[in-house]
Amino acid sequence: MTTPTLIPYITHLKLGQIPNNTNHMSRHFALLPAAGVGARMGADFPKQYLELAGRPMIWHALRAFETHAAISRIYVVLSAADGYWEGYDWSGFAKLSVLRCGGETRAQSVLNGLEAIADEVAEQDWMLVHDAARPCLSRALLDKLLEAVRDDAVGGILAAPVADTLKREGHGQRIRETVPRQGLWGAQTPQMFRYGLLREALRRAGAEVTDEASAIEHLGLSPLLVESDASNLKVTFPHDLEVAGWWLDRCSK
Ligand SMILES: Nc1ccn([C@@H]2O[C@H](COP(=O)(O)OP(=O)(O)OP(=O)(O)O)[C@@H](O)[C@H]2O)c(=O)n1
Ligand SMILES: C[C@](O)(CO)[C@H](O)COP(=O)(O)O
Repeated sequence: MTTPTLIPYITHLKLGQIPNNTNHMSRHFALLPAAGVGARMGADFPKQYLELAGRPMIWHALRAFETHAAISRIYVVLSAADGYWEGYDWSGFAKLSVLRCGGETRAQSVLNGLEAIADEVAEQDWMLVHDAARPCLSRALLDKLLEAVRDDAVGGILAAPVADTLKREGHGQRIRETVPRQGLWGAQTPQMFRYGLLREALRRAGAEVTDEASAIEHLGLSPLLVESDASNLKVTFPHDLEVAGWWLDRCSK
């Protein structure tokens, strides 16, 4: 059911109007979907628990938000069947709340998490949704997103302009066509939207959208692209883990 106050809000946004009082003391919350199984990684257990620089991979993404003063709380969405989380010491994370409401898809996990915190977050508070599989999020990139989106009426995402020439596959893994890359960006996370708008967008979009911005776009809105870089990679395939380790080592120097 659409929150009545949201319909005029969305209409305003579509007209390019920024409703007033949207930035009064809005807090910032992180939500990390971490209920995946890591099938493409091919490990014996979910990739968010693979060791990276001496810690479970998810530790690094959580740390980026725990150490940032602008973030009020961190919600991590786990599978109800996750038997790994309890095996680690999370006592160093004062802001952390665990939500065992993961869904069949990433979008469902995020929406389940948003529904679960409805009594703790206000409609106009900012949600920063970040993949647990992006362990190298730097303070500089997080600051850049927070600053760029802070007064934005819609919200925005970290993303990187596509550098490679893109090919669409045809039959037998052969090239069917080249896809023009002008104006193409690779979406990353965090993706930063106001709680009420994001929850409504995901309720309407269904479980198959692959990022939060897609759901916002389905409302007819255009999130801001905030330029990121290759350091904010998503650990998806086995070789990505070594690359992530290199970035973490480089950034720790
Ligand atoms: N049902 C799901 C699927 C994914 N995720 C989370 O969404 C993030 C990005 O998803 P992805 O990289 O695809 O992780 P997996 O789904 O685990 O990987 P795969 O698709 O290879 O199984 C990850 O932190 C993952 O844990 C989630 O919370 N719930
Ligand atoms: C959200 C995301 O990281 C943006 O690129 C991506 O869509 C996640 O996709 P996945 O297949 O769930 O990893």
